[in-house]
This record gives sequence, C-alpha cells and structure tokens, in this order.
Amino acid sequence: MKNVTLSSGKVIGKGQPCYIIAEIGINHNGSLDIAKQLIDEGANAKADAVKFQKRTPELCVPLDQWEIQRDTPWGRMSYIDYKRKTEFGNLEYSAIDQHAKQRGIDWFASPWDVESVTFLEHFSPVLYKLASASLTDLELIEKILHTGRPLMISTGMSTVKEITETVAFIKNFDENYPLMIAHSTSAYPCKPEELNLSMIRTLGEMFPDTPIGYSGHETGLATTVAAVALGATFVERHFTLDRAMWGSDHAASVEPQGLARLVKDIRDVEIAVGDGIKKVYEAEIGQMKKLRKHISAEYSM
Ligand SMILES: C=C(OP(=O)(O)O)C(=O)O
Repeated sequence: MKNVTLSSGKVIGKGQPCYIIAEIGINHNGSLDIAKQLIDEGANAKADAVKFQKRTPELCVPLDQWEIQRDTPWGRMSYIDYKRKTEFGNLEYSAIDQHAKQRGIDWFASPWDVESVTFLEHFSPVLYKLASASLTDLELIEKILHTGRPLMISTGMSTVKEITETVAFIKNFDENYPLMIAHSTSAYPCKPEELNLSMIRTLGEMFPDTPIGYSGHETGLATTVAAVALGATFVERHFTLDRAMWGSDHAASVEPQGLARLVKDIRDVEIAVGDGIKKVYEAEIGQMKKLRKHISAEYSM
C-alpha cells in the first residue's frame, strides 16, 4: 500500500493510526462562531481533522430549484438565497484556517464545483475530498488532480464500474497520484443492513496500493469502530454541536461527547487488533499457574 503523507505531517495508510475526520459539512449553519466552536470540540476530542463542504451556489443548485421558497431560521426565502446564506467566503475560511492552526487540527473541505477548488487553493489544504455525489464529475476531478494535493474519494451511490473508471481516470493522469478511497453508503441516517462494511475489504482487494477508509452516515458509534477493525485507515463522521439544531445533516451527526468516545474507542480497537502472532502474556502466567494442571517446562519455574 502506498501511504499518503499530508502537508501537516500526518500519514494515512498501513501501520498508521486511523485518521479521524469530524465532518462539519454545513452543520455550522452559516455561523463562523459555531464553526469555531466545532473546531474547538473536534480538537478537544483529539480528532485528526475537521472538514467542511464548499460550494458555489450558482453552480451547484440546478436553475429550476433557485426560486423554490423554504422556511429557514432566517425567515422564508428562495433556495438559492438560503444556500448563499449558509456558504462561507474568504473572510470565514481565513478565520477557520487560523483557528484550526491555533488548535493544531487539520482542516479541509470537499469542493462541489471547479470554482470551489480555485477558492480552496488559497488555503493550501492538506487534501481534497471528493463527495460521493461528485464521483463521476470528471471536470471537477481533473481540476483537483492539477493541484497535486492528496485526494480522498467517496463511493456512496456508486457502482463498481463507476468506481473503477474514476480510479482509472486518476491513475491515467498520474499512476502515483496520492489517492485514498472511502467506502460509503449515501443514506441519512444509514441502516445497519445497508452499511455493507465488508466493502472495506473488497475495496482493499480491488485497489491494494490505495489506503481504504470509511465515510459513515449511521447513527451510533459501534459500526464506525468496526470499520477500523475491518481495515479502514481513515474514517469520517458528521459532527454537530447539537443533533436537534435546524438543518438536514444534524440528526445523523455525532455530538462532541460522541466524537470523543469514538476517538477513544478507535484508539483502543487499533491497539487491540494486535499482530496476529500468538503469545502468552505476562498477565496470563499467574492464571496459568493457578488454573492449569499441566504447565509446560518454560513456565513451570
Ligand atoms: C457528502 C460528502 O461526502 P460523502 O459522500 O462521503 O458523505 C462530502 O464530503 O461532501
């Protein structure tokens, strides 16, 4: 496996601690103050990174949806105005960049359109994430590839053919491009029977050179911890201050306490997985002497 080294010094891949991403996405609800609190909580929980989603609303919202009216915390407004209101610009991302650096946590974003890559380049992100919805957007992928920065692609809502074609497109650009692939199911929240965590192993067999990870949308933490036991070298979970907040992603997100629990459980599990080589531990010898009738010579002294 070709491990991926980020400009922050963190390494993603085999033999490395799982890289844990707290996905803020748009859970800041357009508030820089909330974004900063989420960065603080992500750092307190010892996550490796916080992540955002960056869109140019005029490019991402289909024209026929612009004028659809909806109720928002800021009153009734058109869908395009709502998307504009929740999108951060240069001022906010500069503050985010500064705040994350102060707190010693990586940050990056998934750009949803070509202009957003140009925008994010000003901040020299540690990596780019390609959302599942963008897996077949070759124009966006090509724009990212020209930055040369590590690329993490997510595979929700995708067929094996689409995944294989996108990976081939990237390898065709540069055989050694620093790439990571996340297994994901794009259902919010995702039911256990649709998680299909064994795909982490399948993707590992399909792309043995590439670090495989997991982008989860389930409720609860156990299945994300299990993903690490199954070989995920990075994991991402949606993150919010409060699941009851207004907005579509909050309900399927973990809160600060849950994130801290998740990080601790993942760290315990990656140690517990061990090396698969049988040994008798010091702590077992007393038990052996007390409970076993026939003790082999090497332990009988
Ligand atoms: C939607 C995103 O990712 P995923 O497809 O992994 O949920 C994203 O990163 O913006």
